[in-house]
Amino acid sequence: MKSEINICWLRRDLRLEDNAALYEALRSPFPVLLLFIFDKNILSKLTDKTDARVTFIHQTLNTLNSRLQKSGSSILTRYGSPEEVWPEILNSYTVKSVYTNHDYEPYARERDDALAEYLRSEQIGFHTFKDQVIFEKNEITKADGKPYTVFTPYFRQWQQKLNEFYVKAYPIEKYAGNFLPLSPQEIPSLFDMGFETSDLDFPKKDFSSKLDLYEDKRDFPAEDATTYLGIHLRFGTLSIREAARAALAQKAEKWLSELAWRDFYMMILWHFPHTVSQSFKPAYDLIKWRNDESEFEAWCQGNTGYPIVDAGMRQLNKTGYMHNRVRMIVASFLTKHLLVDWRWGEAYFAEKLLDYEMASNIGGWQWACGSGNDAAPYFRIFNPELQTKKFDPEFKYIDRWLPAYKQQKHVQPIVEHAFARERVLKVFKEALNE
Ligand SMILES: Cc1cc2nc3c(=O)[nH]c(=O)nc-3n(C[C@H](O)[C@H](O)[C@H](O)COP(=O)(O)OP(=O)(O)OC[C@H]3O[C@@H](n4cnc5c(N)ncnc54)[C@H](O)[C@@H]3O)c2cc1C
Repeated sequence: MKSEINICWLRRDLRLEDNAALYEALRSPFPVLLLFIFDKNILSKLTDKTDARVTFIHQTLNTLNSRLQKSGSSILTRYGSPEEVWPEILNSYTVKSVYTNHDYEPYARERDDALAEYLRSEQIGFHTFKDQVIFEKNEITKADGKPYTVFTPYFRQWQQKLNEFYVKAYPIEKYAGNFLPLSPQEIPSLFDMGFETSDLDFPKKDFSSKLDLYEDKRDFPAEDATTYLGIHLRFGTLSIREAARAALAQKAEKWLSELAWRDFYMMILWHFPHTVSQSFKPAYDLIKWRNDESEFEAWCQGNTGYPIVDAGMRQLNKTGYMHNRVRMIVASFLTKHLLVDWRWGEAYFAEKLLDYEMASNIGGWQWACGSGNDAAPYFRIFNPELQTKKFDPEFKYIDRWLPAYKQQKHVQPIVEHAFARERVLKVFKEALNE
């Protein structure tokens, strides 16, 4: 008879420390098999075959596998759609229960609902846990139980509720003896899955030295003053509780509030999944976007003639990262100066950002164009020149990413600021009936 086991299914929690589902699985009476599925439903949509995020996941799994092999276990990795892979797994093992962490994106919710039903029909337990946020879904609500849609009062409650309990690490080490003994398992190669290794550099996980000066310097893109943790929080190579513990220990309140923005947007996506494709404020879907393809292309390539915008887009294209202040400027420029639908920009960021996170990306884009939660009012239009004077006064960031500007070899602006400002005000006013 095959021995009875539990499975812990890793998705965006790729770590062996402080992981809620893994802890609960290991504490159970059955040995635990770790599973990761390279999901064809997701991978088939990626058009860039050198997508760095796939390389990042692949490298991380190899590291986890080597660590597990040292203690006689291994990670089982499959390439396929979950609907194909799960029946195959259940054929090969006698599974008592499946453990996994909550995922709040619409596709993930559907996938997990379908799996729950399938496992139920096979009389197999399915246990899910909060892991990727400090507070999820309905933990921070208004007095009437409805979700907050504005950040400031949400954050007030988030901060009040936060205590040691919510940031405590799950002590997995205590139960590490309960991994299923398993011969070394191979991880499918990137090539087998139709991908190639990316040559992008991935940010390191060291961040504590950044927290002291974060509040003062975070808005200046030439300073190396933010933590670059996005990718690690996205794929769970760092626990959000570890990040929050560091923020509390160092009294880095501003940085902590950025982690709360992340929770906020995940909560919004959970309650308002239609915001993936529709504006949070419905009137914004009446805007008559110009959607000029050649101007969009100029924006993508960093050829708008606005140096701060073009430097940002070049940083993104080259490194998979863009500074937050510049994300706000380029998003405002695309939606307001060029009147291109926020969904176009959102999709471009989704393709390029190493730290792409559906909830925060949609939240950020809708904020910038005015259609979202707690958004800047539509008549507040970032002036790229004034933003540069304030946040890159010595043109250090621009020189780094757009050297052609200093050499006076950069293109001329594709639209004049004052003209674009009047135009967007008129178009938005008409749509919003104001
Ligand atoms: C148009 C637009 C699109 C964005 N798209 C994404 C995205 O796809 N993925 C993403 O993680 N962030 C996104 N952001 C938010 C923010 O720009 C990035 O989180 C931040 O720049 C990442 O750099 P960092 O890791 O050095 O951040 P730090 O400033 O060091 O912050 C630490 C962490 O806090 C979280 N965080 C910080 N700011 C925000 C914020 N405003 N909203 C939500 N979470 C935040 C992130 O997880 C970040 O890694 C977007 C912002 C805008 C304006």
